[in-house]
Amino acid sequence: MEPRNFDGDADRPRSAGAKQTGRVLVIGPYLRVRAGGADAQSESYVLRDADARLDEAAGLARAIDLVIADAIIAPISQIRPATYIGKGKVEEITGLIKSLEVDLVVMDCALAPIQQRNLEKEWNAKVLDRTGLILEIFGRRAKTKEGSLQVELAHLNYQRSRLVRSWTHLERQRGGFGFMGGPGETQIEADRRLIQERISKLEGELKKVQATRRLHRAGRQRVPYRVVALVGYTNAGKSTLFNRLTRADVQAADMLFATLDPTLRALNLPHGGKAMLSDTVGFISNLPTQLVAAFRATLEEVLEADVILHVRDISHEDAEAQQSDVDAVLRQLGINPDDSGRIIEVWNKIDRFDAEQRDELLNIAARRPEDHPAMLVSAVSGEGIDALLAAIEERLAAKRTTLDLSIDAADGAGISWLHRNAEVLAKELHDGRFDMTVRVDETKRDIVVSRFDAVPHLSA
Ligand SMILES: Nc1nc2c(ncn2[C@@H]2O[C@H](COP(=O)(O)OP(=O)(O)OP(=O)(O)O)[C@@H](O)[C@H]2O)c(=O)[nH]1
Repeated sequence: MEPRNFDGDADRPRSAGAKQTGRVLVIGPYLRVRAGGADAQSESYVLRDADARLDEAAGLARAIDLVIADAIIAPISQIRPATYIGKGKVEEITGLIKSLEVDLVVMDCALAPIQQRNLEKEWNAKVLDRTGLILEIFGRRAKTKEGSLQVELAHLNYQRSRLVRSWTHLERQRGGFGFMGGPGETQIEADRRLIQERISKLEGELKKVQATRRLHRAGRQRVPYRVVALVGYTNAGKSTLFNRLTRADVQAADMLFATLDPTLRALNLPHGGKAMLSDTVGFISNLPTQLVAAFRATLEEVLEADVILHVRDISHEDAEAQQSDVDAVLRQLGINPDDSGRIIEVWNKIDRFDAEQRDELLNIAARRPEDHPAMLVSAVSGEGIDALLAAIEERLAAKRTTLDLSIDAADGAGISWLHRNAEVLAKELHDGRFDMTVRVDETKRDIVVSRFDAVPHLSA
């Protein structure tokens, strides 16, 4: 066991308003991995050293205002079926739990239900595994009705699978000892039925909420807004960039998962065009597949986005591993992370580098293929934001047509239609007529051509 003094969090005053829900001991029961080995979790985990993994787990615990009494790494060489970690470690931790007076233990791994129960019994404390912790975080961060419903549904599905698995386990054990039935059986069945009823009810409610959402989206599609979506590892700076780009006062907190549900705002492009910018849930490593599935609908804006900004905290020591985690989640959602026509990499937090390091970063960025640029920005200082907006505009323009037309200056209705439905790139008054250059979606091209006799724009 390697105790680590975890930045004195237990004694530090928490930020005003933060609710203290309990003292927690965070345990990283990490398998000793030989080079090239895998610890049965996600591959990228092998890239991370145990300290960084433990820090991340502690960060997740802090995200729901838990007071971290201590965080320790418990290296293991094999997973024990009964308690995940070995007997000696279980006992050592029992002592630690008593001396630290904690009532919750976070195990940064996926525990089988029986392991969770055995540990809770041994330690006389509640035990949360990684999925349980993530579900707690999602639950607290859900802002919309849809988000809350999805979290509750994911939670119930998680519980149901645990009941089913533990039930199978008990049955096998009983069979082995020659017992039939026994106490607990009816309770489990009753629990399962209750959970199933609640799941069906929630699914019904969710369908209704999603239908409303689809209506809203259909409404938005009638205006020529394209969607730009922000994705990125949790804490990469998405909300801060979202605010910077839209100048909206949306909550940005130094917390994981400050945003769960997509938030949409208008994004003003340099030449007067508009797009919708959507902020999404922060991705994290090892996001259980069942959760990705549960949040697919919440991530619909990302699926449909014309341009996806992949925001990266380039100052983070795990920046590379975080990138592969985000790419993996994108793939799970059916998005090709190498689609350079759609994805722009945004290297955020460059204000954290000195001049020399920035030059080095610029060099690395300059060596990237031309169609795969990286935009260097600081969402906090605003540096690089104009260039980023120009890159977004250019990427969106690639999917649009530019047309020239001439319109009577007295045709107020026609001019206002053009302003609503097209991006007006140039407008000059000549002899009572406006000569205009406009950019429109492919879907609007034919209307503009027939209504205004527009012709394809000939660039100089
Ligand atoms: N120095 C520096 N800090 C930044 C920058 N952008 C964001 N931050 C900080 O990084 C932390 C996380 O920022 P958020 O915008 O909440 O991150 P997020 O990606 O939305 O996080 P989730 O909601 O958890 O996914 C906050 O403390 C921000 O102030 C930046 O450009 N420079």
